[in-house]
Amino acid sequence: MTLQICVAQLNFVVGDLAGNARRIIEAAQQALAGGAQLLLTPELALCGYAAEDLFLRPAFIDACDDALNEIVRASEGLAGLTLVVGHPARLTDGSQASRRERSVTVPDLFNAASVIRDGRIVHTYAKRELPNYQVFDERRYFAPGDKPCVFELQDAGGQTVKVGLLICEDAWFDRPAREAKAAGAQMLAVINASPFHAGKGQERESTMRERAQAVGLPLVYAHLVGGQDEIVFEGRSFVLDASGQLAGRAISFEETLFPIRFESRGHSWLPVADTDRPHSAEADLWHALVLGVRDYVGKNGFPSAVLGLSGGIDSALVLAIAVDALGKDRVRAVMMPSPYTADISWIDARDMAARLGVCYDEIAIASEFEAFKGSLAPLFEGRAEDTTEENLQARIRGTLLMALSNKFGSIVLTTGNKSEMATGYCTLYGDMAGGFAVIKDVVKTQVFRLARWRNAHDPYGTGANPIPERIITRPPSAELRPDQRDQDSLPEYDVLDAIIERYMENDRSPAEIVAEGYSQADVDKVVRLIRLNEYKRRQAPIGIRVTHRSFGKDWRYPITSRYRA
Ligand SMILES: Nc1ncnc2c1ncn2[C@@H]1O[C@H](COP(=O)(O)OP(=O)(O)OC[C@H]2O[C@@H]([n+]3cccc(C(=O)O)c3)[C@H](O)[C@@H]2O)[C@@H](O)[C@H]1O
Ligand SMILES: Nc1ncnc2c1ncn2[C@@H]1O[C@H](COP(=O)(O)OP(=O)(O)OP(=O)(O)O)[C@@H](O)[C@H]1O
Ligand SMILES: NC(=O)CC[C@H](N)C(=O)O
Repeated sequence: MTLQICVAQLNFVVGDLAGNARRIIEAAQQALAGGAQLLLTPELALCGYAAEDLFLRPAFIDACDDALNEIVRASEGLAGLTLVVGHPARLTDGSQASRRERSVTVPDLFNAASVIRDGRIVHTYAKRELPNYQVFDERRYFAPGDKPCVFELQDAGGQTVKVGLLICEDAWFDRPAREAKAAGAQMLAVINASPFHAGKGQERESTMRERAQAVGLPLVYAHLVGGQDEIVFEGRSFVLDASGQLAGRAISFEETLFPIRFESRGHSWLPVADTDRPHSAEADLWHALVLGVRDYVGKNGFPSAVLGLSGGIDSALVLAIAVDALGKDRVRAVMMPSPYTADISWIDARDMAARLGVCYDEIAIASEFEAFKGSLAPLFEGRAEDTTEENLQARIRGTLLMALSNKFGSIVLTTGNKSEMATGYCTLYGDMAGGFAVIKDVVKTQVFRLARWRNAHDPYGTGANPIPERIITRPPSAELRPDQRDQDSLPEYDVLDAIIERYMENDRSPAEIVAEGYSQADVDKVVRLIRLNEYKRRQAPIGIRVTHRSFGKDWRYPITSRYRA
């Protein structure tokens, strides 16, 4: 006896209710044609994850209900197939009073999944464990469910199978799986929206292994793929057998309908599926950045992207990511030399643009720089040049890039890395001006590693070795004054990044970091810069989260604060 399950590892779009419903119906038709008895869609597939405060709008929930009804109607023509669809569901206790009359902080929704077949909803399960840490805010919108959900299916030979349904965070806790087993489940189906960060894939698989082992049941992990604002979902759905061993894994960072066959062994079920090998850490990171750019640009309707190409490593890396994400014909690079731009910066910028075949322009900014200084000269009389003039150059470039954005509809990709975002080594309304900050969660030492990795690999066939070697080997400089080096004002990048990782990502205290061997002076300087530059980060564009703590939704510090440690 065999049971066939199909995981719809698809890239849903937040708020595209009709489009998402259509994709679920198409996936169901394909799954049925392929012999499946069960189609699993990811968490909140119908409305997309994360719909955030759209969940507070009654009309949005009405529209979700309408889209769900479309799927229910379509299931009449899908005899033999059961669908599990993630969607928001209103509480059924009649407490649908207007939010204006009640406190808006009382959630009146469930994060739910409905089991649908033959034109009706057979069960609706409400997620029991609601994550409220890192990027998650589920308790703002949802009330927790309190019951397990076990539904029955017939396999190809008519044998009954009992499936315990869980939603993402449920499976990171013990109780929901145990109660599903106690209610008769013979396997667990977990539908998910679990954002990518470095190392998350392994963490997820090992947590699910513990879960499967704890209850002695096979577990299907059905996952989302795609970028949504700052978050990327990596796909990589999988299935474990009852001993927690991996029995199959879907491709990462791509859509797929992932088929899993379960063979009956008495009362238990043995999963069989193809297994895709996981990528290296650098490859994962690269794919996450590419998907993040592709989906942000694509889902927000930009025809193309533009960026300032300086001959330095950050803009070089962003250009390579953008070309992998969008193709060379949708990316434009602009070199904007100032009086401090070294010859090698021009040469390397031209070289890189030619290697990738992107549209490349040069706009000298010396005359604008002189004009600004001339206008300010009477007011600045008697004052020495300082960062004011450095920032003017960055702001002229920002203005030119935004003009190109306005004229051609291209989004400006900013190029600041996490080390710069941490320390404020960037200019407001200058190099921070733009729509999407591609590498804002990638520290500088990782920028170098990624550049080397990309030169050695060509994952999207856009050309090997796109970054001229000298861009990687020359000392980083903002080129905003003569002979400037980043290390004139910042500690060496390996020290800087280590302190950022400890203080910002892992909440270590300055004393603990010093105890690990970092100098008091370096730690004090970096911590002070991180604290002082909160105001800049609040004005920065969003960018792709690739660590377990980025300067985004999972970093909410006060700007006005007297706390110093
Ligand atoms: N708490 C607060 N709340 C709101 N606004 C606050 C503020 N504190 C200062 N400000 C404002 O911010 C201004 C200072 O910020 P901003 O104008 O950006 O300038 P600032 O941070 O003073 O200078 C930019 C620094 O970034 C370096 N840089 C620039 C460009 C590129 C790169 C690179 O290598 O990538 C490096 C540059 O060498 C310089 O050290 C102040 O004049 C004030 O108006
Ligand atoms: N000459 C230039 N032409 C075009 N864009 C520039 C130029 N100089 C700076 N920029 C833009 O401003 C960003 C900030 O770069 P800056 O040179 O100040 O230091 P950086 O952070 O080391 O970046 P990079 O490594 O790309 O040079 C660059 O990444 C680039 O997008
Ligand atoms: N959507 C969720 O419930 C996700 C929570 C979970 N721990 C994860 O990131 O995998």
